[in-house]
Amino acid sequence: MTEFIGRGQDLEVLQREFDTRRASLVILYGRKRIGKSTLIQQASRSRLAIYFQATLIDDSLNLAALKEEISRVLGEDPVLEAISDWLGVLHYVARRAEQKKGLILALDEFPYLVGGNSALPSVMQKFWDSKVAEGGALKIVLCGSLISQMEELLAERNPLYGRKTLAREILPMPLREAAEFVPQWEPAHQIMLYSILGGIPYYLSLCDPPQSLAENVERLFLAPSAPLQDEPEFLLRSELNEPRRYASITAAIADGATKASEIVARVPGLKEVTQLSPYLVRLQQMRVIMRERSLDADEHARNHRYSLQDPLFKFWHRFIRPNLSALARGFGADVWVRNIQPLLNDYMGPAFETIARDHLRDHAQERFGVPASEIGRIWGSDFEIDVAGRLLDGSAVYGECKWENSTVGVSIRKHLEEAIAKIRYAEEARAKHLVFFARKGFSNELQEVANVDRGIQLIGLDELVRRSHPRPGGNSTPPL
Ligand SMILES: Nc1ncnc2c1ncn2[C@@H]1O[C@H](COP(=O)(O)OP(=O)(O)OP(=O)(O)O)[C@@H](O)[C@H]1O
Repeated sequence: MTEFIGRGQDLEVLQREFDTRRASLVILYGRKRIGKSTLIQQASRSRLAIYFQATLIDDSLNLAALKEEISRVLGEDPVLEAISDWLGVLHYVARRAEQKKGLILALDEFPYLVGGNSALPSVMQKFWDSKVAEGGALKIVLCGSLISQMEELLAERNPLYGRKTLAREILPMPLREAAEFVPQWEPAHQIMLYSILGGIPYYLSLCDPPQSLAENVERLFLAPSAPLQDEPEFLLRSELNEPRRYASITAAIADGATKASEIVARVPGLKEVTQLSPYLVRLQQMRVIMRERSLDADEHARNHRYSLQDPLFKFWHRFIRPNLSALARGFGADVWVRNIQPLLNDYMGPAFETIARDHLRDHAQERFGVPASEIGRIWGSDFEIDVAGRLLDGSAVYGECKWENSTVGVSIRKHLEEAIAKIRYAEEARAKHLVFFARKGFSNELQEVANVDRGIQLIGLDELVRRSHPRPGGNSTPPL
């Protein structure tokens, strides 16, 4: 098993909750493979914990399996064996938690349990309101990947509304944590891997660091029966009721439809934008797609555009979907050489911009001494600013990113200043920071300019993936 990586903040929040003296009802959710179970297990290490993973079987079978797990952790007990309902089991666990002076009960895939027994949220409410757990020894964690159903649990109409003591969505890992799955790789390859798999720990854990990026891509996507060859379709099928409709919508967006009207025109069976809206909302909830507005535009302007957000979906639609027939016939190696490798730098351009924006969102404090209030981009009819935003002190940030094979010179600054002159955004800002991101670093001339001008920051790849401890074995990335 891979060693546990990252998740510092999530762990801290959970452990703080487990340390409180009151009873806890934690709702933890996040898309499939995001690492919820691993996180709960890590957070409850060195504590007494019952971790139960529900499945799609009948309610009575899930309850029986939970009782078995309780017996395994707490020891066999005829009292437990005689209990045949959820409320009884919850009361039993609460009593044992008091005796043991602390116990975590984690019910993973809670929506499966509710699917088999729709009364379960009311049972939990009844249990909670009976104040049996008030002593604070019992910590209940309800966990699930069906995000819509977990959010439903928190909704006002649901019996559990207002009872939770903590609700937390588990998000994809940031680049710096993801890079730790392939610690000996050079930063460019770590960033490329992140732009292909995203921050989903399960996908990252499938990587074999001694192998090259190409070998990993071939094994994960291109070989016959490769584990991620159908992953986006699998995800849609496992989370949603109309996977075909969702798949058509993501395909339309991947193929360049950015406005709702353009998407409707490409998806069979849809006629009106209003019909499309619920699907778009759900896909945004799952962070498969995102809706963006140029920061310069009026908030109510109708110039939003949709794009794929999830890196795996982006990579799959760009390189796997068009080649599925060749892959099925065993031509994975040829697909890599002819159809993927020559286009990877082109793919990385926008992916690198996303990484730059994420970096400023997460690390503005460390760079500028003040957090960011908004980071996005600005576009007009004849220009685009890759990175733009404001910091909490009212200053403005603008940036440009270059995933090119050569160092970046002073002309990049002129180019960015020309674009800034065309916009109205943050005209009143007191200060302006310019930030440049480059794969191959910066010319001496630009470095000298940045040494003198404190309003300019140059960021190389090493800084983006910088980790707290050095890479074991130094730079020993296998060739691409
Ligand atoms: N923090 C982590 N560090 C290292 N590996 C991790 C981490 N989190 C998850 N993984 C890897 O990802 C795999 C999937 O994680 P996990 O089963 O926890 O996800 P999940 O969100 O519960 O998934 P699902 O909803 O599909 O059941 C784990 O088996 C583990 O290999």
